Amino acid sequence: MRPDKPRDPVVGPDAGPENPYPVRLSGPVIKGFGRGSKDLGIPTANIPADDLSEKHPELTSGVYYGVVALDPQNLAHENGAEKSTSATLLPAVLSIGYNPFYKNTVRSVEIHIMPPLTQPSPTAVAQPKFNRLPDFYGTQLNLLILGYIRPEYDYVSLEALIEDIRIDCEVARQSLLREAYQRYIVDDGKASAQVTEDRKWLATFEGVNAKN
Ligand SMILES: Cc1cc2nc3c(=O)[nH]c(=O)nc-3n(C[C@H](O)[C@H](O)[C@H](O)COP(=O)(O)O)c2cc1C
Ligand SMILES: Nc1ncnc2c1ncn2[C@@H]1O[C@H](COP(=O)(O)OP(=O)(O)O)[C@@H](O)[C@H]1O
Ligand SMILES: [Mg+2]
Repeated sequence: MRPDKPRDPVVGPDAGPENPYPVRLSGPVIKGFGRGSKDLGIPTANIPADDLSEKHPELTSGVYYGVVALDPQNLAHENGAEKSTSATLLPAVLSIGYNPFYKNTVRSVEIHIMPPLTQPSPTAVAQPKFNRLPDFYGTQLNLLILGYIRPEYDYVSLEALIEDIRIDCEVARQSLLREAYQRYIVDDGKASAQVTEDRKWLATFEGVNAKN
């Protein structure tokens, strides 16, 4: 059960991600249990978790923050829009694990994509409106995990789970707003070769050239 104590507003070192982060994950967006939007009003893009324990033993179950990119070609196709050649990098908060509130028997990786950091946060208020995009099932998703937020918990109610995820969004946002983290989204001219490489990896999909 969630401990009854206040949450830290920012997590991870100010100087930037520390070993083992950043961690790269990618995969096609698959169907989950259909609860994210319906039960919680919080859509989560699920990606396969089959070989996660083997490939990433460092990713213990819990809540993390990071940056995502969606394959723009596939996305444009799904939405009937004109094909784009560059991927947009967006802040994200995610859960890896068994969702103790729902007692899942299989592990899942579920990513909630937030609005750009330049826009006001829709979750900074008590009655939040979680970010919603047009559906993008089947689209390739690249994710760079930059830090760990907390373990997964069981909750006394659905409302308590939603409120904690709202706080996760704010913690992720405040943590990503730091210079050493924003650099993974926007080139400020001060990024190391490694950060530049990670940002390039994020925006690279088969047949799509990376921006910058
Ligand atoms: C940031 C974030 C934190 C979460 N934390 C928890 C948690 O502590 N306990 C839990 O049972 N589920 C947690 N969840 C998972 C939700 O219960 C899950 O997104 C929901 O069951 C939707 O599942 P679905 O994609 O299979 O429909 C979290 C989800 C997100 C995006
Ligand atoms: N902000 C968002 N973050 C993640 N997925 C989103 C977002 N907005 C819309 N979606 C879409 O909603 C779907 C997830 O909804 P959800 O209710 O969690 O269903 P599922 O149980 O199938 O994962 C994603 O696969 C994606 O297509
Ligand atoms: Mg989901």
